[in-house]
Amino acid sequence: MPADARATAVELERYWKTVVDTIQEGVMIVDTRGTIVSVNKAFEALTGYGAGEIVGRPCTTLNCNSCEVVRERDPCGCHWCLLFRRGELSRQRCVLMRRDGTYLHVLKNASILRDARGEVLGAVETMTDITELIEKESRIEAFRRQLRSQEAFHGIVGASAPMQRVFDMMTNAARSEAPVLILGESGTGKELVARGIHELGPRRRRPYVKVNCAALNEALLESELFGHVKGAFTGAWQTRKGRFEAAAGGDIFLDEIGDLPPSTQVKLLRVLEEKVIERVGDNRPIHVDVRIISATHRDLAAMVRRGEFREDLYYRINVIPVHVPPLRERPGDIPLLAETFFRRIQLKSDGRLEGIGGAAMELLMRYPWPGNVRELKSAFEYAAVTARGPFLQPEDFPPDIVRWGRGRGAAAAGPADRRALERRELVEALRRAGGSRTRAARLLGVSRVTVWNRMKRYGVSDADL
Ligand SMILES: Nc1ncnc2c1ncn2[C@@H]1O[C@H](COP(=O)(O)OP(=O)(O)OP(=O)(O)O)[C@@H](O)[C@H]1O
Repeated sequence: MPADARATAVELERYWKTVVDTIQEGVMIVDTRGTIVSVNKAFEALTGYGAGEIVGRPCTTLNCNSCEVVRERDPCGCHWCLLFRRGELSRQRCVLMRRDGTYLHVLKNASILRDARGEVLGAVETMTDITELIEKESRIEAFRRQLRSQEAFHGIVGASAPMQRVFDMMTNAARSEAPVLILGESGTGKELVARGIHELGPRRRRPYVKVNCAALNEALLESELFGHVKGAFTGAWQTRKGRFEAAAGGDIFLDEIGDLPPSTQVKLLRVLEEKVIERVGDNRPIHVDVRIISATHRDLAAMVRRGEFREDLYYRINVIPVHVPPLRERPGDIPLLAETFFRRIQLKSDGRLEGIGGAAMELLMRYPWPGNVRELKSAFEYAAVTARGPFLQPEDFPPDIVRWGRGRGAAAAGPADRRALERRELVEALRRAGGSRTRAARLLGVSRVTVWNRMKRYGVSDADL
């Protein structure tokens, strides 16, 4: 280092050393040639370089990806770094290389230093470690990506293995023309599944007509399904097409088929066997080309055994059964569904709501959800009204859920047991997946990032498998 540069360095050193050694940000001072003149303790900790070895070396040693330098240095040997031309740099994100070759994400501020006469002495740079922020951002981005792609299928949110099987079944059912029967408890999403099958199939550009078989009495239901002719019954002022005719070329979704009255069961059987309908009050057969998708939350097989549902019709409608599992059998989907419903209420909250608190999420994960996804969705609609703080708390959810949490929930496994259980499940899933994080994530019904995080949290490595 030339003598005049050394003198400058000593001068600068006196001003800042004591102060900057106490702060969290890394600080580095360079002279006009870009030679590092001084660094503080935080700089040493961040970069791994001791002051003794880095002082006197060029700042390019740090390999900063955002530094802009002029290729040809000025003859005077200065102003080769664009910072000296601009005067300062504010909140620049960049990546440096540590002494051990690993990368460090920092937020950099820089400014040139002048002496009393206005002569440029050098520059000072501060750097804040933003590795954690970058990791968080990438986790959020991964979460967003997954939500957009594989975790929602035709509007059906679910990444668990049971839901992936439902999605596979839907795809297969859509390719066939055979009748589909969707079975599952109330609120599990059967209606979404039916619509998804329609959207996936070759009839997607033709009508999709939904009829709720439980909503109408026998006479009205028959007229609704098959239509009627003028004068067929009191009040039948004119001839009206039924829903089967309206669905021509498309799909008809018969919801709550377990509630179909016996006489309508016979008529539906005829539609399936002969592909014809008769309007009420008329015996002329009308050909219909409609694929039937039906659904029920009832145990149809048991109803057949009890003689409440026709066996021949049961076999006709049940060519492709699709079972939609209750929410309690796929707890891995709860955080994903909760986030989805939370975002919906958040959009309407004028920025009032920021997230789901940890205790609330824990309660949602443990609650057995007898009303399935519908109940979870309504729980968020309820919380939207009652929430007091920006983060949802257990008390913000409906009283039944809160009471359950205080009662049985409190008696359930403690946090330590849960951690042990979660670790065991993780190791087991990774073993079954042959070490693949992606497959283990599918088995557990969580995202790949969550698998990584849990591996880190529980200290699980490939050696444990
Ligand atoms: N996997 C899911 N992803 C997103 N929303 C869902 C999901 N499952 C259900 N829902 C929502 O929950 C509510 C109930 O779903 P749906 O009506 O499809 O249930 P269902 O099984 O047909 O119930 P029911 O037997 O009572 O008719 C709807 O608002 C639906 O949008």
